[in-house]
Amino acid sequence: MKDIADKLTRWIKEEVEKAGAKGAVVGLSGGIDSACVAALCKRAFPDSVLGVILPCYSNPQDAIHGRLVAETFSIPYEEIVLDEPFDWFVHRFTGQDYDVTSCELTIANIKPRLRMITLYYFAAKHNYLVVGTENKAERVVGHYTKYGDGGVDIKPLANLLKFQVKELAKELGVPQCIIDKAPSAGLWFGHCDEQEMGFTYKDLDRYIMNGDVPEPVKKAIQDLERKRAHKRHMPPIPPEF
Ligand SMILES: Nc1ncnc2c1ncn2[C@@H]1O[C@H](COP(=O)(O)OP(=O)(O)OC[C@H]2O[C@@H]([n+]3cccc(C(=O)O)c3)[C@H](O)[C@@H]2O)[C@@H](O)[C@H]1O
Ligand SMILES: Nc1ncnc2c1ncn2[C@@H]1O[C@H](COP(=O)(O)OP(=O)(O)OP(=O)(O)O)[C@@H](O)[C@H]1O
Repeated sequence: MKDIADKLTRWIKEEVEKAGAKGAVVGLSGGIDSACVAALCKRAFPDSVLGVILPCYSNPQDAIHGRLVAETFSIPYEEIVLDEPFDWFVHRFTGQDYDVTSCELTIANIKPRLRMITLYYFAAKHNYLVVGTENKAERVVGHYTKYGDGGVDIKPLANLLKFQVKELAKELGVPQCIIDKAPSAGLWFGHCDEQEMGFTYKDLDRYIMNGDVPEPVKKAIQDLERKRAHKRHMPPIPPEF
């Protein structure tokens, strides 16, 4: 994994410089993916990385872990609570207050989209790129919000399976409590990726590597892969008529 960490560090540096930018902005969710990306960005740009912690009706533990990542890797960070703008949208769209027990995606997906707006503000302010955290497992089944956490400039983890992200996290020195957490997009209270998807990351990794998973799991993965294929492409445009 040391080799991969070095290669990804160089790749980030090259991509950012190619874009004429000076550094990186990373949303710090307190999860393993953003912890790895933050650590890699710090290696690539020791003096020009910004972490941004953006709670939006989030579990307070997430911000604690986000700060832990920033402190572990000596990354300066901003913290902006998004509850208020989120409330505005929910009230305007539904005429009601936010129901914190709701897992309705039409509403929950507003959260990552508000984060995207915030990250792009800081990117433009500092001439940095927004560095995304999507890994290969999430990419295959589109487990991210289109133009939310999927709305980023570069995605250094996009070719790593979930188990490889774990190995990378160990190599980079990500705190163990973050490595051990259950993967969660944190879109609602108690949100658990594996529960929502209906299969485990272990099976998803195995499916991508060699297809060797039980038939019902394969079907569930392939259904999502098909349904969310649009997220892996640019928006279709018509030919010049
Ligand atoms: N065929 C098609 N061609 C072009 N566009 C198509 C389309 N079908 C839907 N769409 C568009 O896509 C939209 C649906 O996609 P989207 O808005 O993303 O929504 P959707 O995929 O329904 O939900 C987002 C998923 O990502 C998960 N997530 C979110 C954030 C972070 C993480 C994480 O773990 O890191 C995971 C979340 O738990 C949920 O399962 C539709 O409303 C429509 O606008
Ligand atoms: N509260 C938050 N503050 C800042 N950024 C966030 C927050 N929640 C999510 N994000 C951004 O959106 C990305 C996707 O969210 P998600 O929670 O799935 O990833 P993660 O927590 O890094 O890893 P995992 O999938 O292992 O939980 C994060 O990596 C991060 O960049």
